[in-house]
Amino acid sequence: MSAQREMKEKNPWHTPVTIIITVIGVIAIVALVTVAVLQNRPVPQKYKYGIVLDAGSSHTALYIYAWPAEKDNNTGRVQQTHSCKVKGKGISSYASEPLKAGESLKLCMQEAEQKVPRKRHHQTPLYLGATAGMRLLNMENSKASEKVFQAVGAALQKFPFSYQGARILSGQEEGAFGWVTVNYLDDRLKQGLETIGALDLGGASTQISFVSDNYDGSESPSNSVTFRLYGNDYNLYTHSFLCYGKDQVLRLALAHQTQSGPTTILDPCFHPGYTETKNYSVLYDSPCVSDRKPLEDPVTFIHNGQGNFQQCQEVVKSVFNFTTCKYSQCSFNGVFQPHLQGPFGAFSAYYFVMNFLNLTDTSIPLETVKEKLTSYCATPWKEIVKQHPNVKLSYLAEYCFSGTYIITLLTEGYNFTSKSYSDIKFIKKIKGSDAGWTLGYMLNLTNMIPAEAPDTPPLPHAGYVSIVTVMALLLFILFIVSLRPLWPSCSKQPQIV
Ligand SMILES: O=P(O)(O)OP(=O)(O)OP(=O)(O)OC[C@H]1O[C@@H](n2cnc3c(O)ncnc32)[C@H](O)[C@@H]1O
Ligand SMILES: [Ca+2]
Repeated sequence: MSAQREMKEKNPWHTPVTIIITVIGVIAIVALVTVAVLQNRPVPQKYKYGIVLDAGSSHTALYIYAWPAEKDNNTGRVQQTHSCKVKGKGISSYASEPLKAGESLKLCMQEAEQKVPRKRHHQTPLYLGATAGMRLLNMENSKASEKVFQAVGAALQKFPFSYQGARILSGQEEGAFGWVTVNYLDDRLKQGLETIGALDLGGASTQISFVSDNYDGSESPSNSVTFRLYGNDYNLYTHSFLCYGKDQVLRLALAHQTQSGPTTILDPCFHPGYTETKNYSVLYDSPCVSDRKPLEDPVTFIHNGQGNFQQCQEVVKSVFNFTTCKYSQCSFNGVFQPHLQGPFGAFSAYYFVMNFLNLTDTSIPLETVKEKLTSYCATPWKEIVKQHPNVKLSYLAEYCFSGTYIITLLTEGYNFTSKSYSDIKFIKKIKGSDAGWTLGYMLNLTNMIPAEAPDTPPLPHAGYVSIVTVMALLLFILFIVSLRPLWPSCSKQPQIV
């Protein structure tokens, strides 16, 4: 018994100092690990919001974007959280009843009120950008376009958001912001990667934007936009062709076929068996074609389909002018275009149409695409309607024309070849956000893309905490090892008698 007591007394681990040091060490480690865990626990994220209304020629759409509140400057962080399609036509179609243009936006705006948390309403910027439909109305009747904007502005200001104004985007802005959107969403800007060109096909205009290595912007300055984003310089080529959206090109094509004011036309771009009576005054009621109206036309004409892709391509080609080019190279209508450099993302009507026609796969050879269009266009109208009972008839009637226009615009207009056609991707969304000019527009107006690359800490926070914890553990082990001379096995064993 006495020997046991003696052993207990002599065991250095049982001295108060070592016990206190051990306890403090354990507490320190528990504290460190707790801090590390707590620091890295996911905290509920706070978001900021922005709303953009895309007032296109054919319709208006509302987009809500959100991004983490404390990280305005980080790329790839702004995402579309909601979209709403405004019922009815584009705001430019309300020229004779402007108040209705404002009213038309109400439902989507109410939806936005629900989707953006109430607390954030007042600090949420709200923008409206109008494109080719309003550009045309402004050319035709600037007073009417002003009235539409007044009505739209008054309607939007009734909502609790931070209204930042409504205006017409220039074609250059529309093209450039579409390019920013797709490259931002694809994380190409911050990393300084090769960029994607943007092809946007609307109802009234179409845009092409891309970076070409051997293009410095000097040949045609009006087609050049320079950006400095995240420390990288970009020299973007962009052009917007007003009147070359698919609705206006359809007018141009019909105008071409009704030059002599006939009462009936046999249109190769519509299916055999398609027949509709159309009004001359409605067809020519657009600045894109108004100057071509036949002098002595009847009131109506009968629009009959014939369903012939090749002839349709000839009609579509007639809307392009290839005769003059004062630059080293042009696309069409005497517009400069540098050498194409892919890849390209093609969105809006490019996607709607090619998706309907099952032609979004660009590894399908161009020749095969043309064969498919040939057989699609030749399909009788009755059969087409039977095969697609749920598709809007106005869309359905035009897919043959639109598909033909898309292929002709890309190959004859922009000079895509059988080879470079496969550089195009028909896209609707990138990582959940719609491809279009709206996101780029908002990023620009909220200064969310810095010119210079933001400084990043050498280590992420979690890495920092982990390293501190591991180092503390190592120090503690070292400390224990340094007490080795005091360990029981190292001290002299008491003899038990
Ligand atoms: O850019 P602008 O020229 O102002 O026009 P927009 O913004 O209104 O044009 P969209 O991209 O919304 O649509 C382009 C065209 O595609 C048509 N469209 C929209 N959805 C479609 C669908 O599902 N199928 C076929 N066409 C569609 C629409 O009517 C237009 O003619
Ligand atoms: Ca558009």
